[in-house]
Amino acid sequence: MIELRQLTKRYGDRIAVDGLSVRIQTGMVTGFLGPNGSGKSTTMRMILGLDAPDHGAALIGGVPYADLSWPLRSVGALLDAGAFHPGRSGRAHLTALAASNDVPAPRVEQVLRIVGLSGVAERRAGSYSLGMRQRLGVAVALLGDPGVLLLDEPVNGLDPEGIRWIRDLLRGLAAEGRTVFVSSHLIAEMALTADRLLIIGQGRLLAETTVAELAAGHDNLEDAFFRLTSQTTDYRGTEVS
Ligand SMILES: Nc1ncnc2c1ncn2[C@@H]1O[C@H](COP(=O)(O)OP(=O)(O)OP(=O)(O)O)[C@@H](O)[C@H]1O
Repeated sequence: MIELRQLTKRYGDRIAVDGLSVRIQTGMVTGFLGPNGSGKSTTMRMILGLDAPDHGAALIGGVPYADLSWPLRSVGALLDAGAFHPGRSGRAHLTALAASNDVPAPRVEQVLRIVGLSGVAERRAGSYSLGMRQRLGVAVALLGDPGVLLLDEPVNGLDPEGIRWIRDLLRGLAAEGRTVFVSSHLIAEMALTADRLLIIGQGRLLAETTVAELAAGHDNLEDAFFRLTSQTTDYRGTEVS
């Protein structure tokens, strides 16, 4: 389980995450939704100890990320799919990470199979398509067989087959009893993937809900989402007549 306690982050006079308190439960996919700039990535970075909160805490299984003995074996994360050495093969990248995190070597072949990259594992990762890079990023997240998975916009840039693959994978991982926390600004995609939704705007929690609860009383899910977040969007175009 992930617990956020009054999590707060400022950049200068701008508040990116504003007193976020919530529990992200095991055994389900929790969708983290909000408009651009609403604080999703900053929240995920704080959970992973990559940014320090100004106030409050983010705990994984009761402890901050920095206190985990083998982080990769507790939490798997996909933040930036391009974060690997372009000259190394996919297999070499995973093998190096496995060795430095005390993960048994055979796990590399397992995760390559799970993400469907076994056939291209010897190719330079720099030559991978966006979808293949995303799959390699997921392989890294799964390498330590962690109980908690964090994915920031994992379907960005993927084709429909890739999107369906990620969706089925996340649902399967949650069904195995893991905590799956996935951010998106696409309500329609989250409606197909997430059991629960956390919706934020300007760093604040706007709703902790389910797809059915959110949609109730509205013509469609998109309208419900826009109504909830409309006061918190920073940039909005004007209509063209
Ligand atoms: N390193 C930084 N320095 C200054 N401001 C930042 C920094 N990182 C984020 N911000 C600001 O904090 C706010 C939240 O940004 P964040 O990237 O967390 O939002 P997001 O919901 O992930 O957005 P998106 O959907 O566009 O990725 C924004 O106003 C952003 O400009």
